[in-house]
Amino acid sequence: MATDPRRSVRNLAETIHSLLGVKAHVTSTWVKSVCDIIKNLPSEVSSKRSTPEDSKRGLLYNHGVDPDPDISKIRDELAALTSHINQLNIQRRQVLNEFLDLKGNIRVFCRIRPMGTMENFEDSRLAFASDSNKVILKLASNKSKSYSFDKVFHPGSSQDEVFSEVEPVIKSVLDGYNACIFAYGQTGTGKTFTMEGTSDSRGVVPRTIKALFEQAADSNHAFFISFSMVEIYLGNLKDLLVSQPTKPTDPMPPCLSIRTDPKRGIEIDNLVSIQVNDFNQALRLYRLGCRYRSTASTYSNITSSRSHCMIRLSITCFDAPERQRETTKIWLVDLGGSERVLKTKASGRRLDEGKAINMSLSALGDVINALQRKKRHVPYRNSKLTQVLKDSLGEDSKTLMLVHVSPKEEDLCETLCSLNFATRAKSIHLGNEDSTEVREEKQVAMVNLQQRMKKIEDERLFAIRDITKLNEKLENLSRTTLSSEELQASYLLMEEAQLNHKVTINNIGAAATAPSSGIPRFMRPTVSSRRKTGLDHRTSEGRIQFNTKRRKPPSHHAESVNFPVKNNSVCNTEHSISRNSCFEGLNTKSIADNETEYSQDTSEYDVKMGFFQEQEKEPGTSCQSVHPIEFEKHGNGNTEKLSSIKFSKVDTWLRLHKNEPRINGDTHTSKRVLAIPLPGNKLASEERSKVVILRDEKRHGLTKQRIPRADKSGKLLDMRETERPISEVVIDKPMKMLKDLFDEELRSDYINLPHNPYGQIMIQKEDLVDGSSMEDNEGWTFLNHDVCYSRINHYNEENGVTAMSLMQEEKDVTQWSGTYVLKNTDCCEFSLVDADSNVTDLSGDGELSMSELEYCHQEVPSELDEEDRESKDLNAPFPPLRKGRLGMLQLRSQRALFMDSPKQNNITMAFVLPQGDKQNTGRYAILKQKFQTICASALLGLGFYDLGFQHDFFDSLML
Ligand SMILES: Nc1ncnc2c1ncn2[C@@H]1O[C@H](COP(=O)(O)OP(=O)(O)OP(=O)(O)O)[C@@H](O)[C@H]1O
Repeated sequence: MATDPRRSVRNLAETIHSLLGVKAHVTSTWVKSVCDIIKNLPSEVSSKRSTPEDSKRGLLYNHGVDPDPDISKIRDELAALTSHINQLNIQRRQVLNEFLDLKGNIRVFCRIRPMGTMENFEDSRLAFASDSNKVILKLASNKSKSYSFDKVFHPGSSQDEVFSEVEPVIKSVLDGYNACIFAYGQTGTGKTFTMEGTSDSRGVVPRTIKALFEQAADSNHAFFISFSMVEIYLGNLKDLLVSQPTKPTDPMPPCLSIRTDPKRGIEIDNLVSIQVNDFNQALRLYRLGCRYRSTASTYSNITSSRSHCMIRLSITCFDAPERQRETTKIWLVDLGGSERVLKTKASGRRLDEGKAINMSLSALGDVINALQRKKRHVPYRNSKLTQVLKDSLGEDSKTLMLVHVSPKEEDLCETLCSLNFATRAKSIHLGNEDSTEVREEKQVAMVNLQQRMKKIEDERLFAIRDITKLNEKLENLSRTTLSSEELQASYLLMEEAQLNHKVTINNIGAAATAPSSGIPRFMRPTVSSRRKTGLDHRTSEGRIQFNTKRRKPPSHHAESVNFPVKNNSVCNTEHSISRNSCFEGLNTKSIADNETEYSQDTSEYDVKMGFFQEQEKEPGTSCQSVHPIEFEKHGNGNTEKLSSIKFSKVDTWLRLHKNEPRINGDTHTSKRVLAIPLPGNKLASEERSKVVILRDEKRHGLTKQRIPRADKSGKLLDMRETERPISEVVIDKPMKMLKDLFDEELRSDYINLPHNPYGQIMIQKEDLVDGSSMEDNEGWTFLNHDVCYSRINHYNEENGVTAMSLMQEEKDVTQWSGTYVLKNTDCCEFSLVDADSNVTDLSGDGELSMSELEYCHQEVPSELDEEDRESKDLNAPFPPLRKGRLGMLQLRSQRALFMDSPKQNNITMAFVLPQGDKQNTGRYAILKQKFQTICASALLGLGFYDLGFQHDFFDSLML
């Protein structure tokens, strides 16, 4: 702060202006700086005022007393006007809410779809809008039915017109009400068009987000907006901001469950909710979510939504005690289209989807019906849709239903159903049970409220005009009487008067009692900033005291949950549906009808990283400069920077997936295919033969870990004490593992270096016979990852070590077997036991140090990449292997073989151990396809079919 009083005052306006510019980022600093300025101001001014020059000019300033009575009077008037405007703002809000309440908690609009270019216009005589409130439905040549709604949009209505009706609800959300806007109607009638729109004409969702930001910016409160997107597909909640599995190895996203939070109302556990600082950020998330929506081509619509898509915007404001709630939300819902199965000719999955949509729409109808009849029990719990919308459909919220109808005659039945449904919903607020008198009274009351609103608006305009005039007057007076420094001070007062015209009466009251009430209103710290800076721990009436520790800076606030699952009670029938049950239905379906577009082939990692990078790259899109998107968990309110959260959350995510029930999916490029639930312990009783013992060694920590060893008969020889639990290692480098997992499909068979083993499966095999192995020219042996095993015995050790024995039949009916213990480790050591030998430790004592691994790495010929291998003559004999050296290979198809392992993600590596020249004459002689055929046959022979694998699993192996 300036120490020289003259300079301080001279620069005051400039300083404050610049401070205002950065207010959003450095609120506490801003408050402190402004307080300092103000603290110094009176003494500076008074010291200046007491100068002899001032006395000569007759300017007798005595602690805030204006030298000119006119100026003093004007200032008083300005203060009174400012206060008046604040009161008018409050009144306007109250009247608007009363009006909306009278209009109804649910307002219903009807939109008639225009005829498509390919459609026969002869059919378009069915529904038409007679005026802005009525739809006439032609039932027969001389019979018609009329329905009235709050507004009817004819086929030529623009997206602008539709949105103009939606906009008032946004104001209510900022005022502290929950809201829900949903598009309802028959399939193919334009719900998605209305909600999503096109690039040329944006729909309700992008417009609402934009308006929300604009109105929040106009307000003098700080709002924090977070974005979430879910869909209800086949009765299950899916987070659309989390990618869906596209590979068998991808972790399945958890089923989301719904709970009731006493403070926040209905909450979805573990829903990704991302704070957005501007419209562009939210739009990018919205687009991302749209990519993951379940859509499919149907008889009625080539891009039919097969789910209910729900966007949630949560708005939090800490410094507006007059708001009903600290956090409000608005749901924007594109409901799945109601459809008649006979007409849509749906079968298979399409049929299931249609049924699920119809069922939840029916549940929605029941809820609306119960609300209409004011029943004591409203059956919210009958569907996920109504559970989620529970606190946005009731009395204390604003709901808009946009019912969509087709203009076609052939859709008469569906149109009638839709219009009847909408009329039923509309009657909640119009109150069919009300007598005509009551309705008339309501109409009168609404007209009165509209008049009052107009009056308030007029008064506000007058007051603002008066303030402008007074300011001009003050300016003129000041010019004649005040020095330039004083002029600046008076300008500031004017600004204050203008700025304050939106301040609420509650704030005024609070400010009057505040210690800094002598300072201009806009310079005072907000409730939120006081809390953050620890200046204020008081609570407003009836409000919960804020814990400054719990609070994070406003610009970093996000109100919801990050993606990891807190508890895995996915089988809770009341609140959630288990993953098994989620996909049970799917598993029984033929793959032929599996055409639903679930997601693009983008991993969660890719999506999140891509998005954040995009965020960082894009300049100037955020009104609050660069704010990394952050996540917060509900409840504890912990806020962490994205950089740290991102990793820790993915860590948790992986860990949780390891613990979840095993569901595996198969993938066909961009389409998700059937998920295959696997029985848990079916393989656990498999015969244990020889065991390769793995040792775990943390890559960086180099903590040596003792591992179990086994004898020939497969009995564990040694269960030496481990230095740390094996499970610790499993999650040691999750991000890397995840990344490699996603990258895995992109890579094919190449040597993986020991220092980079995450997410790769490497197997040590004792005997590699022709056709099942390949060697590099350094004598390393690599197992072709797509090689097939005629038999796999797979079982798990209690301590998390996964053991597996592999057997393969060859041309000469030679059978070999080897047993491996696979462990989820960053870096493994192992020894091998085979049928004919004792335990063979790689480094003599069964342990392998990191240095050895590094050494091995150096020995691995780097030029042996995929291309090299492809260019090799596959039939050429490989040079002999060097004994005792390590090689690695990456498994891809084999991963599928381990799908029944509860630690399938744990199977990360093993090493290929060359076993002498005799056995090291292997070559890559058998074609891939042959191996795959053998593999599939072998699996069939093993009875994997009985374990829950279906045809599609085997089909995928054959691909
Ligand atoms: N008002 C409109 N103006 C122009 N085209 C429209 C309009 N309404 C719908 N359409 C077009 O009609 C087709 C079907 O619309 P849309 O996919 O939005 O239907 P829907 O009700 O969402 O269907 P579903 O329930 O099957 O998802 C789209 O091609 C869309 O562009």
